[in-house]
Amino acid sequence: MASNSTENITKEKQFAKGISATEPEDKEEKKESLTGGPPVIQRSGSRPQLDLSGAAIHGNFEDRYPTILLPNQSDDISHLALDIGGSLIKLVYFSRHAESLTDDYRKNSLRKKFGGTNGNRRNYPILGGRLHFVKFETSKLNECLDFISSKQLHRGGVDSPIWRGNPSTENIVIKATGGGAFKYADVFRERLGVSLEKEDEMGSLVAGANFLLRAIRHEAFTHMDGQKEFIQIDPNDLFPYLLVNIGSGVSIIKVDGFGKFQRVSGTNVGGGTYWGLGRLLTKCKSFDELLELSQKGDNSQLDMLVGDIYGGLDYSKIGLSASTIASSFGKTISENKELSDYRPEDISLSLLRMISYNIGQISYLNALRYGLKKIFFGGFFIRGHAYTMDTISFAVHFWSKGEAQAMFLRHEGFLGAVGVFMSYEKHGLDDLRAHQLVERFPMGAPYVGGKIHGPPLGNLNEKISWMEKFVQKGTAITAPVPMAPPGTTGMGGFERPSARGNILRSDASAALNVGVLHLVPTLEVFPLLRDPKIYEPNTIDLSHSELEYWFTVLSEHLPDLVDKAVASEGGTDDAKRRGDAFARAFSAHLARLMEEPAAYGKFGLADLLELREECLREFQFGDAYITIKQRENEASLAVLPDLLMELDGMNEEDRLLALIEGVLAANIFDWGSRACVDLYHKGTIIEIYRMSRKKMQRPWRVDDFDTFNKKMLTDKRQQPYKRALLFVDNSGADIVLGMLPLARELLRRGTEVVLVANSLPALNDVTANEIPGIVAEAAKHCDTLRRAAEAGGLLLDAMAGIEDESKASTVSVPLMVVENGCGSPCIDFRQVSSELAEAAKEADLIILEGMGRALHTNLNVRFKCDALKLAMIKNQRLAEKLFGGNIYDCICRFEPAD
Ligand SMILES: CC(C)(COP(=O)(O)O)[C@@H](O)C(=O)NCCC(=O)O
Ligand SMILES: [Mn+2]
Repeated sequence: MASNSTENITKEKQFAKGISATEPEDKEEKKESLTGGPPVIQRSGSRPQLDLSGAAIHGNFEDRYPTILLPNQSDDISHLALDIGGSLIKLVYFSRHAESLTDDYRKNSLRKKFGGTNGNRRNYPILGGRLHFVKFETSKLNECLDFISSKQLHRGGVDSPIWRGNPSTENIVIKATGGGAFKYADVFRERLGVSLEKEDEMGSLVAGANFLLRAIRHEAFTHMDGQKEFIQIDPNDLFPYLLVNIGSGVSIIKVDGFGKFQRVSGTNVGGGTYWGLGRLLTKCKSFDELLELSQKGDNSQLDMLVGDIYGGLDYSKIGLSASTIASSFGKTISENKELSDYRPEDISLSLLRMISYNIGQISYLNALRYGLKKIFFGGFFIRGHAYTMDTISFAVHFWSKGEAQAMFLRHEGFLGAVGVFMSYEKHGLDDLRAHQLVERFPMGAPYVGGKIHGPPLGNLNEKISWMEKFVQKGTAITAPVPMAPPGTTGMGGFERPSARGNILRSDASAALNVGVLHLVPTLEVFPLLRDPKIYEPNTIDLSHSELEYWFTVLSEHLPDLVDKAVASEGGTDDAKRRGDAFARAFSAHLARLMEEPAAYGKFGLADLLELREECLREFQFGDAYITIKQRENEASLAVLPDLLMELDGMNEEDRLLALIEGVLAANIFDWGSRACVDLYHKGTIIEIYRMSRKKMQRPWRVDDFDTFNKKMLTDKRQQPYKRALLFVDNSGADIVLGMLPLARELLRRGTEVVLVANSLPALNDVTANEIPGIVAEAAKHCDTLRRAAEAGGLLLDAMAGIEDESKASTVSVPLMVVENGCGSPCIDFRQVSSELAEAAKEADLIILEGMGRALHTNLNVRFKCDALKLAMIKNQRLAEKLFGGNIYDCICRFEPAD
């Protein structure tokens, strides 16, 4: 049903009335602004901050989750939540980043075509923003207050219209948990003029864990023998689980659902015990110092091991290896030594192991008692510390005989703060799903684990200056995080020596980064994935040698990329400065990943390639390859008429083969491949295209052309496919001489064609915004394309008024363009745009083109409909690894739906 039908308008009104009648406390008071401007909305504390007045259902009223328009909602939904602990203050805040609401002709036409639901969702105002995680040392409370104040987080953020119009902080309430919420309430009132509303600590921890485990795909990981492995938790099969929070003491909580939990046990031997005894025995000044000492420790100096009892042998009958601790500190009774005879490092490690084992064992016993298999550990004691996690894991694994699993959380330090954040009513974020969240790691994102150094970086200029300072001091940036200013505490401990035997690396380097969570409400899981639950986009695992290879490839490519990026912005001094900062930032990311491959969660090649694009965007490079793209489009469009004529002279079967060959040959134009870029110096675009075509020799490395051809020719009276989604790749010859002619063939055979292209630039990939212009040019030489593009609403009315008779007489199947929701050379089908998801519903053929989309990702992925994967392999190593082949081999893989 169309959204503007009379019936809907009536329903919209009823709906709006319903809301204001049932939720009187939601009403916001409108007051005159103090500056004499328009009325501003006065929020009162933590009360719901959405302005629901005038709310109306938009789109299809029968939808289960219809779009709700809130016309009076300003864009200031910003919440700040705090967890003020004894040593750290954790801060979670939400900043709204509205999508640009510019509507273009292409989008409007799509909306008409697909019934108006997809484009409207972008008006949904609740989501769309970023969730930031920041932490401060509690001893530096002032830095935290300055940060809140500089960003005006307590007033909805610096950009909030509320703050701009209303300097008063009266009645503002910020939610907080942790002891500091009581201890520092007066300081917050004096400094920021706000009151702290206390939230229950345990309830917050559980709410935080529930949210993170359901909304973040790889939040949980196991840690055994120094190896992290991310675990995909099924959000529908999360409960029940055991949450073990190790603070000063230990709470063991059985979680049965949202808001349903019970503290079933605990132990008084926890983080406080380690710190207290450790301080007495080693004279350490801080918890972190004590932990750091343990890195260099050898617990066998104090602990009695199984081997000590059995003369160096294992007690294999009961599964105890010689190195298992039989009695913590047990060795000290038989030795005639004083405390001062033991190294503080060894004492610290023995203590850490004793307490961790004990907690692991008690946790397992509780899991056994309640029949639970999943045990998540959190709390300040863990801090991403490798020995702690390994010891706990060992205990759980050992006592449960491998039945139960100890898991840790990437956002472990933020559980409480996230929980507090979730307690703000009606921000609409509680129901977020993993596909709507994208984690990014910009410079300046906070760091979990280890110490906190340096100020959180605000704008781009601050960021660049900070990096330039490092460079002046000759210090390499090894982590994409603001660390200590040069000359003080160094790079956050990354250069500390590795732990013994290199099995467990230093605490700080092994700890994980936490990025900024981008909430993108319009993203959806691609509906044609055959098995979305087990979908894994990356074809190759970035194991250590693989990571090293890609590290080298991307590092070597960097200078050239910087040149292109700077030139794309006119080569100004500002562009050069940004280019330099980009290079340093991306190198820092690479270095960080080499140091700790799990630093950013489960990270594949697709993520690495996307990180490079994101990093360019972070330093405000809109499209580094824009000039190259335009040049190649023009050159290819110039020869398109000849190609089309040549194709038209062929019979149907030869033509289809020539078209597929053409797609594969034109895929050679890839500015991300070093080998290809070297080729471009050897000839013009058209010369290289011709050379590439000439070299096409069948059978290709994977050659399913005959099966595809058969399917296309099966029944000439019937069109084989109703709608094809063509995932296009590069600009220039690839789209113009490869994919467009193939699209034209499908259109001729009566198949609707949807060209699916990137939402944002990545390398020389064509974007959805660029395609209508290219199609308009191509359509000047081709009637089929012109009529189809008109039918699909791609061309402005009748090619700017050129009337022609054929237009009225023949109705064409449409040619449409949708954006895929990505800004990467690869595609992750767990997160695509809603317009693509909508277009996919009636599609019965998918064509994935290019190395990024069809080889690096999705090579082994099966779809619900027929799929054709086409690519030229432009990397020798990949050709060998995947197909035992060679560079420039071609892949034509056809996978029928059944
Ligand atoms: C980034 C790419 C996947 C893009 O390839 P495309 O999808 O355009 O075919 C590819 O250029 C690539 O893997 N390049 C790096 C490897 C190399 O330089 O050989
Ligand atoms: Mn590409």
